[in-house]
Amino acid sequence: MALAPGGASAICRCPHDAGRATLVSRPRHRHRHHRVLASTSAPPAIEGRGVQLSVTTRRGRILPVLKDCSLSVPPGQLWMLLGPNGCGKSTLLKVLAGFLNPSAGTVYINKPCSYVFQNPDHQVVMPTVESDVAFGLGKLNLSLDEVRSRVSQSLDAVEMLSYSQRPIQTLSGGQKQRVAIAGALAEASKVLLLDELTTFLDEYDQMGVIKAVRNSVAAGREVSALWVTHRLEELKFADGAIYMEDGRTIIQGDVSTISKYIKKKQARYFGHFEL
Ligand SMILES: Nc1ncnc2c1ncn2[C@@H]1O[C@H](COP(=O)(O)OP(=O)(O)OP(=O)(O)O)[C@@H](O)[C@H]1O
Repeated sequence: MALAPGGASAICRCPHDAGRATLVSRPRHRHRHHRVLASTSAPPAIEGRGVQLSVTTRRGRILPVLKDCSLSVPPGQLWMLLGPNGCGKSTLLKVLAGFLNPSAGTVYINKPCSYVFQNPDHQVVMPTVESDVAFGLGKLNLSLDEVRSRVSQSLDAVEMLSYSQRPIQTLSGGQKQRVAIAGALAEASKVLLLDELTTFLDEYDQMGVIKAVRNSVAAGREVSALWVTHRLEELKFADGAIYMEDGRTIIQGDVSTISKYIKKKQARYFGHFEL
């Protein structure tokens, strides 16, 4: 097979230093309505405490985007991050990835960590499936056998092994997302930060990507994932969830608790429109 590992990753590697703890600044007090329901004895794979972030608009106004965000994702689990449009989900994911510096709060994340973008065309760079997955391995100084083994195991995990020789441009959006996830797995990523992966996908591709992420987080792989989504129906595939509103994490916990919480809110909201 023609594998050509390159010098950089096709998916985006989080820029934090290696190691699991990155102290950004002192934690601030928690929002009084925030409830952390998850409990586990293992140290979290992803953790944020009192995270705040403001941006300066083009008119020079300081706009608080993240006002108080705290979350904790246990290792080896898939968690979802939900909330209304513009509440700050993608911004929080970028802070966790280290792409944006918070103005206050602490962020901890297991390394290596990879960020997979919403648009599948923004993250596949090589001409064939297998060369794309191998691309990020160039910097790791691996033997060709090791590269082959990592590429085939990662493609197998996302059920794309039979597509190894396929030209990238012949893949669907969901298949490209799965190739990007395989790239992250090949690099032995411990954390996947996934930004609205299924927004542009039909139901068939959506299920393929969900399955690929679930397989990636399967027992023994030691991979954790945080997935930003709008789709409430995806919640049932998660191990836990976090709900945000207006720059704040409001509640986090098991899927049924969060699902009930969101549905209750929706019922109250739509109740206002009943004639
Ligand atoms: N650099 C910036 N300048 C001005 N406003 C910003 C900037 N970055 C984020 N915002 C604003 O902050 C808010 C949160 O944005 P973000 O994209 O994180 O929300 P989101 O919950 O992911 O939204 P969506 O669900 O629509 O994708 C939005 O109102 C957005 O317009």
